[in-house]
Amino acid sequence: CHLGCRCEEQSFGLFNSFSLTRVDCSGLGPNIIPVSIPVETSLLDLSSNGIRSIEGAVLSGPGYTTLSSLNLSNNLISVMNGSVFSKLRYLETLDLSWNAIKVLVEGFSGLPLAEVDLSHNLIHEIDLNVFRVQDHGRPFSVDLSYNLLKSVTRNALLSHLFKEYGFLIGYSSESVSTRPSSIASGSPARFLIMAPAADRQGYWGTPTSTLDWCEENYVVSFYIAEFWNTVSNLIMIIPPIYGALQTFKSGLEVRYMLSFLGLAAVGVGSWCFHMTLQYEMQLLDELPMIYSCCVFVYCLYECFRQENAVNYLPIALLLFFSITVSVVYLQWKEPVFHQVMYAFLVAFLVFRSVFIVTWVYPWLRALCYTSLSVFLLGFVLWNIDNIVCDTLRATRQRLPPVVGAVTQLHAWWHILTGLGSYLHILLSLQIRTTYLKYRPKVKFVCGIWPLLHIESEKMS
Ligand SMILES: CCCCCCCC/C=C\CCCCCCCC(=O)N[C@@H](CO)[C@H](O)/C=C/CCCCCCCCCCCCC
Ligand SMILES: [Ca+2]
Ligand SMILES: [Zn+2]
Repeated sequence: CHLGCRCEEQSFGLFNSFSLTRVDCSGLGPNIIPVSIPVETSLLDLSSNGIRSIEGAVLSGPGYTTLSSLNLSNNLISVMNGSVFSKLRYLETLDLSWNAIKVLVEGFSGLPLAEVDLSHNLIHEIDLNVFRVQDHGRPFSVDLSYNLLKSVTRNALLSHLFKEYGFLIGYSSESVSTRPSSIASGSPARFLIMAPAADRQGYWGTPTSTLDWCEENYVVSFYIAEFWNTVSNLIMIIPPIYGALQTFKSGLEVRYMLSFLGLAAVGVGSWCFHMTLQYEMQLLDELPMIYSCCVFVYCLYECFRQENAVNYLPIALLLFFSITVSVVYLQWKEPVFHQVMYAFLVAFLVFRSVFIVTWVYPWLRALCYTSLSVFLLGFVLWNIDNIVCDTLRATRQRLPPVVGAVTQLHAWWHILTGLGSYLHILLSLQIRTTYLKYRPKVKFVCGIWPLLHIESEKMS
């Protein structure tokens, strides 16, 4: 028996005339291969070894010709070439689950396989020839659950397999006991087990929104479609309400109270949208983003004017902009249109605030650049969430639920843009109150949360 492995011989038949060996070489590290195994080995366990690849004639030698079961699960294999199994002429069960397989090159042609477990890998595409195994008259089952097969690929794959090879399709959530009964009825059946879609059905029904973010729907709660994307809105709701009350109490201009309330309204709309994924709620999230940003633009544009003066031209222009964007967006339900319009407003705020802290109040630079960097970091995460959603979803499958929640990057976007926007209102308020000769000061509640404190005495 190979050093470190555990070999167990079992005898069968009259006078124990027939023996088969089980070889357990799991948990020994990647240098375990190539491993020599006794002749007449029936089962070889190479799981949990950190093996990165299997190449060439590693799986050959006297013991391999009789092997009927090979376990390669829990390794780090990324590319799998089916031809490495070509010497295993009696291989019936092959476990390749929990690896990092992205591509399957060549199939297992000619092998008498009955069961191949390819679940929990990173397969996004599959060559149909993989399934051309030896027709031995017994059922053949392939488990492809928890991979990255896109629904388009998945559907094409299913219909093709069904037509060409008569595969029966099962889902990994179905109980294993349902398999034999489906098989029993006809001629040799082939089985393909696919992952259930990551999204589930829930209380608010099928999503009607034009956007459905990366977070898996109805996984945490039956009543909340995207749980983490929903609760993360609290940061956009509670602190701004407090800010609005404080602005009111300090007798500051109404536009700053409207800024805080606008941010809170976005938070409430966004809560409703992510909870339901319904189109009407999406509008409740996205349109207030435009309106509240217009209020921010007005505040920053008008920050060097007389107290309580109202300038109707910018108000009219911003109203015209808001109404046009709303009307166009209601007709042309293109999310990119909304995003570009919103980005225009944010760009104005960025340039104007950088201009003010560069040329007028340089001591406010720290607050300005903190707000800007927090907001932009949120934007970076928002993009990553959209671009590598498949990988994030696959990663979450491998992590415990609460740790997985940290990878909900759209929720981080809420937290960071919520904080960035809040800091922006504080900056805007501080610019304004400094200009009006109040004595503004940013204070930290419990040493963490920033608030603007206005002293009652005005400077002379
Ligand atoms: C100096 C710092 C500027 C800070 C500007 C703050 C402006 C804040 C205005 C309103 C608050 C909104 C807070 C964001 C809420 C997000 C809610 C949400 O997730 N909504 C989505 C639906 O769930 C919605 O579909 C998402 C839209 C995302 C649009 C992304 C566009 C980002 C554009 C950023 C461009 C930066 C440009 C910088 C140029 C120098
Ligand atoms: Ca989703
Ligand atoms: Zn959102």
